[in-house]
Amino acid sequence: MTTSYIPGFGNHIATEAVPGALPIGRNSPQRPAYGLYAEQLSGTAFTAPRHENRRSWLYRLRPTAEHPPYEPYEAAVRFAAGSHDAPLPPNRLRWDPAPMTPPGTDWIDGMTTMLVNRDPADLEGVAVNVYACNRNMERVFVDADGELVFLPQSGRLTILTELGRIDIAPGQIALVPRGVRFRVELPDGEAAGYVAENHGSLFRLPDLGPIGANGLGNPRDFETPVAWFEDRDEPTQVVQKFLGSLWTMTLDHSPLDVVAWHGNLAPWRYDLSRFNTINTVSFDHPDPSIFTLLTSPSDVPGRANADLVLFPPRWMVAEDTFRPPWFHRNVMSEAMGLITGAYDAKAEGFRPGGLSLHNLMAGHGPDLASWQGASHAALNPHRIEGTMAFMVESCWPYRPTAHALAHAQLDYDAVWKDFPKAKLP
Ligand SMILES: O=C(O)Cc1cc(O)ccc1O
Ligand SMILES: [Fe+2]
Repeated sequence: MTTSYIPGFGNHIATEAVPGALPIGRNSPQRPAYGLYAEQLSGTAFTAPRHENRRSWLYRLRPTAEHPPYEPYEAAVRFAAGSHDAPLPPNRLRWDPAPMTPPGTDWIDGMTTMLVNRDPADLEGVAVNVYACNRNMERVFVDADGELVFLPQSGRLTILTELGRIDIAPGQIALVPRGVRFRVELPDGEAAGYVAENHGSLFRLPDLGPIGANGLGNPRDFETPVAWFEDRDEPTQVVQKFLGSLWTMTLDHSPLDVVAWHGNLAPWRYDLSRFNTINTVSFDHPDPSIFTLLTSPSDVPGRANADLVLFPPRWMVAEDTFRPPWFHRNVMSEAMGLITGAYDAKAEGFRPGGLSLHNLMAGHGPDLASWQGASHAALNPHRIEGTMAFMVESCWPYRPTAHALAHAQLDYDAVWKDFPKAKLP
């Protein structure tokens, strides 16, 4: 089945899967068409400034309110696992790609939470998860703790949400808003990748400042699916993440039953190859904020709760410049993943599907081999090909989960060993 998408970021959209399902001129008529139930889903406070206000109106076969109590969900022990509370060493950490999970693992049970900052109840912070799964979900998931950004690394995903169906492959990403129920299917039979969970203010396109009105992620390249629903009166398990733990209950129908909706809170997908990468054409390596696709601002101006930053294929032309990322210590904390290829600051050890953490003030930058190579490379125009790394940069230091701490590479520090000492005249 192919899906139609509507282009644009944060636009007000009106879409109906059955003609006449969407009320005209009002949100909540006394009797919506066909006996549908009107329901508002808000992504911001009712009173948020108009340009930030996000909500949608859903017209569904049954009201979401009709459900039995939730009970603890005991499986998926690595998903939503709380962070490690003991004092956290200030070490740099890196992880190999997670191994494929046992047969019969769906996306929920295949999720592993690696890094978390802030309590989801603070409505701040971000978590970085990895997933490895090999079975279509037969149940649905809903995250009350934040919006989810899917970054597939291998295997396509079909994300069937209350508001429409999204198909993505590695190289594309998708966002499902907080509170939107969905099911993940695996057209290739198995899949692995990353999911960033944003507890804070909604991801938006960054201001472009002197770049001007165009560039980086352009709004029309974000695609929102049209209304789609299933009319299925069969027991359907719902798993919910709420305040950092998992809960479940079973409905007697599929909750993916939204026949029509309108509003500006909706899932979308984006093809990373559409990113209009901007960089120096003179000298020096710009701060990586130049590569920001999406930002979730914090309450401090200019300091992101979370930035989603891309490192796409691009030309390197800087003159008399050390071209890869420089050595640095950062007040922001940096989680990085690799979708494909190699990353220009790490010669080896950072593999597609792997993850790294350079927390608040951790000294990091090029490893020895990358530093040696780039310090002596001929500075011809050079195209970095076939790569896609990303960073989830946050003003809140990350705490790895106990699982993540137990599975980090053993000697990551060694990549910065044996740099020759500078020689003074
Ligand atoms: O540490 C990293 O590799 C991420 C990063 C990339 C870059 O180009 C500049 C700074 C930075 O933190
Ligand atoms: Fe960095």
